[in-house]
Amino acid sequence: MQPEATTSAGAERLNPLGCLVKSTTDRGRGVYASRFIPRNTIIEISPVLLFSKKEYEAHGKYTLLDHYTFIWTEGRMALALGLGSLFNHTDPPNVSYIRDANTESIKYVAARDIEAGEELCIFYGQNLWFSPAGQLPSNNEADLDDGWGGLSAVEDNDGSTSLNPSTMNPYIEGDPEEIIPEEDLPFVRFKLPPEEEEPHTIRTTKAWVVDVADPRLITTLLKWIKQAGLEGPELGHLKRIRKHEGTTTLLLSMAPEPPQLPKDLNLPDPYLLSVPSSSALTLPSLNLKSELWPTMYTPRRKDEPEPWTRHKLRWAWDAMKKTVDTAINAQAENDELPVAAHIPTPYVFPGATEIESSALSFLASDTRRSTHHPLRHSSINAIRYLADYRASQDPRNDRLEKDAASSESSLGEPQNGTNYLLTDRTFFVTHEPCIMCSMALLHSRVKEVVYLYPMPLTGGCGGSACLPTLKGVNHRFSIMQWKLGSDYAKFSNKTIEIDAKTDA
Ligand SMILES: C[S@@+](CC[C@H](N)C(=O)[O-])C[C@H]1O[C@@H](n2cnc3c(N)ncnc32)[C@H](O)[C@@H]1O
Repeated sequence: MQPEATTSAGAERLNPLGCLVKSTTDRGRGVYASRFIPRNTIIEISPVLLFSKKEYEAHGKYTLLDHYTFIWTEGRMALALGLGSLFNHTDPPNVSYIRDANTESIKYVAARDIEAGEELCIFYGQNLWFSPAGQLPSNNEADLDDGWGGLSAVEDNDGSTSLNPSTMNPYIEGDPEEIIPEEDLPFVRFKLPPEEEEPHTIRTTKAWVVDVADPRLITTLLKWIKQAGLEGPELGHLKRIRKHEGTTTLLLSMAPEPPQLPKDLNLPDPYLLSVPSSSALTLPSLNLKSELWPTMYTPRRKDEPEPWTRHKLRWAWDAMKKTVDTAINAQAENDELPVAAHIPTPYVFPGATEIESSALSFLASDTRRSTHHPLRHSSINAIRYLADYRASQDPRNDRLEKDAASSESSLGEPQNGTNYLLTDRTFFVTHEPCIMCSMALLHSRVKEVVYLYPMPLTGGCGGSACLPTLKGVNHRFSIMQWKLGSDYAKFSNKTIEIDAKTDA
């Protein structure tokens, strides 16, 4: 039993996780949890100060720093800044640490669930230079230095060792650029049916056309169409001329009234005809639509499944883990439903240096209970956070206020497309989004949705309905379900399943 620790004055909540530094009677200062910390939570990322071997041998080892430095790479010694140097030793520890040579930092991660008030301790190794308080000193001759200055509890950034292999990112090890075969992916991709249109679903509209018996008049008529301003974009998905059973017909306009044709050409009266109201996305649709009127063919990019590298899976796993942890925390700390959504910073290839500065990540839990608001689902909350952030960054908001004050707006309407919130973004969510949330995702033009728990009774991504496959919707997104129960789905030892009838 360790003696009671006292909090240093002004040392409260020293990092974003609210860790405290307290003084103990037998081991100096230590780091303490001020609240429950679930396993695998990142507690602290400490940058390190590096000393060359020469510098350490000549000076460092004769100073107080010797209690704090540890072996880094290439014979250098490292001093962790931030809280990193204040974790005391224990065996077994409740905190593991991961050195990252690339960022010259060390990441401290909860090795198990940690209760509020517990001291956060790491494992220094077997060869201690002090008698550990509260534990018997090790007399075991076989307990040798591990050759790393006793850093055997460290996980290097290549993931070679880990205190907690079962819940660590399983994509850390191995060639980051290797493309993972479809059957080995940690999720199942939903195959959306091709966007073909059946005869009864083709939407049509009425357009004025005229039969032209003398094909030599066509050129004159095309010029006249231009001069008469009948080249509007509403007909851009259709061809102008149809040759059908020996008759040439010209498309004129969609105006309510028939156009006044040049009298000298002696043409018959125009008449209304049903024509497709949009271009054809697939070849079968093209054939069907062209039976009504020759239609433009605008195939979408072929829906080939995107290859996933190990590096990208590493990103996705971390993103899903963060989502799960948020759901667990929301329940543990605020008694919310354990549902969370996450819009991570978009994936970047290894070696890519620039991340779009506007592409921040957004994380939200369900807040229906605390706000007594039935629509505060986690997906809606996450989209709203992003939207609020966008709005706060948009200079037009300031200008609009000023313009409103001067009652003379110089601003036009926002360009079409500029308000899509999730273009090219991957959306992670613990539970399959309900129909309302799926529609919000669709309206936001999300690229793909990845969820962990299917909601067969309420889900809008394949559960009770599949929103992106509905007729008439103007955007499709990919859907992936993480393979529950697989080795790749061990994000936590806590379960976050919710009632199947609940909307997520
Ligand atoms: C990296 S520092 C940890 C922070 C230190 N307690 C302080 O107040 O600055 C390492 C030193 O803490 C003390 N220490 C760490 N763990 C200990 C333990 N289990 N028992 C006794 N002393 C410990 C030892 O003096 C050790 O040299």
